[in-house]
Amino acid sequence: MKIFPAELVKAIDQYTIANEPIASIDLMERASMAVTSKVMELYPESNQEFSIFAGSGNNGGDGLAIARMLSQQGYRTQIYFIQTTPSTTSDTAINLGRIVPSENLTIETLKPEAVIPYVTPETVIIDTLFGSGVNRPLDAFNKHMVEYINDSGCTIISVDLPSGLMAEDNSTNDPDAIIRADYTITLELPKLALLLPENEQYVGELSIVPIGLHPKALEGFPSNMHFITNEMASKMLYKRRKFAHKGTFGHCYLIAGSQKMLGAAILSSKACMKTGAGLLTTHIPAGLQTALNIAVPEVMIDQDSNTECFTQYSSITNYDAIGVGPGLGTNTTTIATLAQLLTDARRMPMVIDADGLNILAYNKELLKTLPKFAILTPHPKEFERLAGSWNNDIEKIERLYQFAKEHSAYIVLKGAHTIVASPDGRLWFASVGNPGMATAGSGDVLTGIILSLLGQGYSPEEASILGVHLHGLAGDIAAKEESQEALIASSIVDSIGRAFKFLWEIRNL
Ligand SMILES: NC(=O)C1=CN([C@@H]2O[C@H](COP(=O)(O)OP(=O)(O)OC[C@H]3O[C@@H](n4cnc5c(N)ncnc54)[C@H](OP(=O)(O)O)[C@@H]3O)[C@@H](O)[C@H]2O)[C@@H](O)CC1
Ligand SMILES: Nc1ncnc2c1ncn2[C@@H]1O[C@H](COP(=O)(O)OP(=O)(O)O)[C@@H](O)[C@H]1O
Ligand SMILES: [K+]
Repeated sequence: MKIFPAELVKAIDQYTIANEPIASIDLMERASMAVTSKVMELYPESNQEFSIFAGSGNNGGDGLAIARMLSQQGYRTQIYFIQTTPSTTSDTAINLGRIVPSENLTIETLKPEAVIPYVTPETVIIDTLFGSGVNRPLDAFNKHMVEYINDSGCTIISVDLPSGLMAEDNSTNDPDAIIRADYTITLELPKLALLLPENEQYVGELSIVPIGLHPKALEGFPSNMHFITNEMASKMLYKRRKFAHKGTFGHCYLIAGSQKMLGAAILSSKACMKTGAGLLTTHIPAGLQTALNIAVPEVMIDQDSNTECFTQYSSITNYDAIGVGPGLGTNTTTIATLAQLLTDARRMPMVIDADGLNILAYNKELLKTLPKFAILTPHPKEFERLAGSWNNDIEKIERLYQFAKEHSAYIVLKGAHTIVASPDGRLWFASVGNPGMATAGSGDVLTGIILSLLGQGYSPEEASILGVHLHGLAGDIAAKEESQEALIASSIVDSIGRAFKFLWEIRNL
């Protein structure tokens, strides 16, 4: 699924109207029906009351149609139609004409000088003041309206976008002139701004509802930004051949753990095996082998001569992929050994995480020796150490593009909606995962998953995208079973199998 700028969303909308073909008013009706279904899923009890704030653009047209549909389903619905812009769009005017006031449905038009009516906190507000047509901070009256809605104490559902939020760059926006929604129900396509951490306060819980935009337009219109879907990830899966043997699925080499952080090596190793690697050798400091072997009996062990940290390694020629970093420490001998490894492994698939990244950040000359298409998996703080700070999320994305290009590397910037950046300027945003995964060791699990995929012959691009998706899916399955609170990194490992099964079911549909 691609992420398009607002102008292209409009063009796709027009293409659908011309080529399905469908009248634009009918497309609006279909979109409104999809949103209404989602709202009814959130509020199945028909004694819930709704107040719909509708602007005079097409987002407001959606709002009027949604109001009509909710009232027909038995919900008491009050419309406040805001007339600030001189012209009401034609589809919005048609929907205005379709409003027949009844016991369940009332409408009041508000002009700029109007006093905004009181809405009781039990009412759910549906925000359709503005959608993707906003290209500047809202004017004074609309800002006043937004502040009133934000202060109402009501649950707020925004349609398409929280009103006032621009679809991409909000660095010059007025933060007080944007709706702070509890839920955002967006139409068919995720918009960039909805996926950025700095907009969390406005977007709330995001859902995407299909409205039947034309598949040819969705496929044909260009974009370098993508949203990773189950379908996309499931298509990437390699089928295991009948006559395969363990050598077929790669021999991975994981360099992880130190005296104080053996757990990182255990979690990465387990995740690597559970993701399907044929063989895994894990390099750990001397003296820790029993603990590792008890935790993961499937793993082979390569011991360092040092009991504290990573100071040497055996020949790497037998391995298909290398993972380095989780729990490694940043001892000076470790730095020198990693520098040597990078030079030795120039042509090998590699994933670098955690202290591996910190070592690169504090010894930037090492970045020049990264193996081509190495995968780096920083969390935002680690990425900041590597690439410098940013003032807003749009700048952060710019930094990501540049860094991936400059170092011919895949960067997996972790967080909610983890972003994978490729060296040729494409980005993929994660669609799965949950805050329960913000727990110690969860990144180590991702490293193990990506290493395993690299070892099995997945390209760095596939390993990054599929790895992020499997990790997020496993986290969601674990959270559903045990709650987000009780989810620990081991729960993610335990759910990798079910994540695979889920993707195979989709693939075989
Ligand atoms: N894409 C799809 O597939 C489908 C999309 N649909 C829906 O259409 C929505 C987009 O509709 P839209 O283009 O009419 O834009 P919307 O945001 O409602 O209003 C724009 C109006 O606001 C005005 N305005 C702008 N900024 C302002 C400001 N700062 N302060 C004050 N005014 C400002 C602007 O004025 P102008 O900039 O022209 O001066 C214009 O008059 C989309 O989000 C979705 O809900 C569905 O119905 C069907 C399928
Ligand atoms: N709020 C969140 N929503 C979704 N995923 C999250 C969230 N917070 C963290 N994660 C995921 O959990 C992992 C955390 O990795 P990291 O910060 O390296 O943890 P650690 O160093 O403890 O292993 C990443 O894959 C990240 O995407
Ligand atoms: K809106």
